[in-house]
Amino acid sequence: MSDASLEQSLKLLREEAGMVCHSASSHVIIVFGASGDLAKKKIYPTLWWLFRDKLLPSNTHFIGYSRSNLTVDNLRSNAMPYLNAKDSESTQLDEFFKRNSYVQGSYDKPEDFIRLNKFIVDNFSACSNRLFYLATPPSQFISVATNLKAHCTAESDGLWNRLIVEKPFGKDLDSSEVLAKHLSSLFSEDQIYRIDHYLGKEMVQNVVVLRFANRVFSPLWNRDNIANVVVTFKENFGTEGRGGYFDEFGIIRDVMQNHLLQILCLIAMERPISMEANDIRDEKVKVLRCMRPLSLDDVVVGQYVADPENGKPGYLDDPTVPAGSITPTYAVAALYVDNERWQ
Ligand SMILES: NC(=O)C1=CN([C@@H]2O[C@H](COP(=O)(O)OP(=O)(O)OC[C@H]3O[C@@H](n4cnc5c(N)ncnc54)[C@H](OP(=O)(O)O)[C@@H]3O)[C@@H](O)[C@H]2O)C=CC1
Ligand SMILES: O=C1O[C@H](COP(=O)(O)O)[C@@H](O)[C@H](O)[C@H]1O
Repeated sequence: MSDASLEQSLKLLREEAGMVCHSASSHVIIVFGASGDLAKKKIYPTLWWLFRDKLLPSNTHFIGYSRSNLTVDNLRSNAMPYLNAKDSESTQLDEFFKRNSYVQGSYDKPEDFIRLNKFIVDNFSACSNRLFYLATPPSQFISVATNLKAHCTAESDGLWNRLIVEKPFGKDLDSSEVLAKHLSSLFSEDQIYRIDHYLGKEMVQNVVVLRFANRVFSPLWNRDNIANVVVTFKENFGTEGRGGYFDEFGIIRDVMQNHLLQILCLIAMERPISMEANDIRDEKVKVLRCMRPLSLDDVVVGQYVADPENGKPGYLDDPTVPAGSITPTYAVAALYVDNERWQ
């Protein structure tokens, strides 16, 4: 995209967001798990790009929160490799980090959330809209959400609170239902945002366009012309300190049950009645209901080991991974969609 058309697109986005951006209140974005992988690779870079492109309300501030003893400089250097900041943007980048603060605290002690609330009120006024981004392992969601609701939300009329949670939303049906019930007892549905970032990827969004806006592919997209579809997710790096989250979940819950199943659904589903979220969701659910229960004969799991030739450690060599863990870091599964299009 040329600089001119990029600027034109940003202008349109700014106009679309105008109502929010001209609001007189301040806005505070609080990132829980700010010390972690998601924060440094995705959240801080995204906040920086939004700030750089003037897509945030002018009076917006960012607070990182986690248990680690960190400073804003630490957050900056952790995120630096992922920010794609040009030399010419250094002044703006400094400006962005001046709007950042860091609060160290637990995910379960009320006094820490009371302290966080005081920090917000003292530094950015009680009249701040609040966006809470839970970039912690899901095991912390319930206690963080409970403490936020009790001690840290904006309560005046006209102010809003938003809660963003990341996948996996639970470990199984029971824990997912417990989590959903708990969150909805604290926040209304329009305050809760559940993120699957694969759905925001251009390539994934293009699947729908490729299938339904394309007269070449549309009639061919079925069992008569396609023997199978392979969805591959490969990473060329290891856990690298993420054992605290990853080991409890493993690769199936980390990416297959969410990102890859979403892609499978987009590939296999029928044309939705409209491109509205609920209509797309309904078609995805139909695909899932047509899938055969997964049999162990159709699954292979594994765990990566050290590669001494390249000096790369194995999963069990990561100090954040419990000794002797049998958590899978690799999995392959054959899934069957038993409907008229695919059976
Ligand atoms: N990494 C990524 O690219 C992506 C991750 N996600 C999701 O984001 C969430 C966090 O993942 P990620 O950032 O990779 O994980 P991390 O292991 O980096 O965890 C994030 C932070 O949470 C705290 N933490 C880690 N383990 C525990 C634990 N057992 N108990 C309490 N706190 C803990 C640590 O902060 P401290 O000790 O300082 O409090 C850590 O820095 C997960 O739900 C994941 O599915 C989603 C999309 C992409
Ligand atoms: O959700 C997750 O995704 C990342 C990979 O995301 P990508 O956009 O870089 O492909 C993965 O590393 C992480 O384990 C997982 O939680």
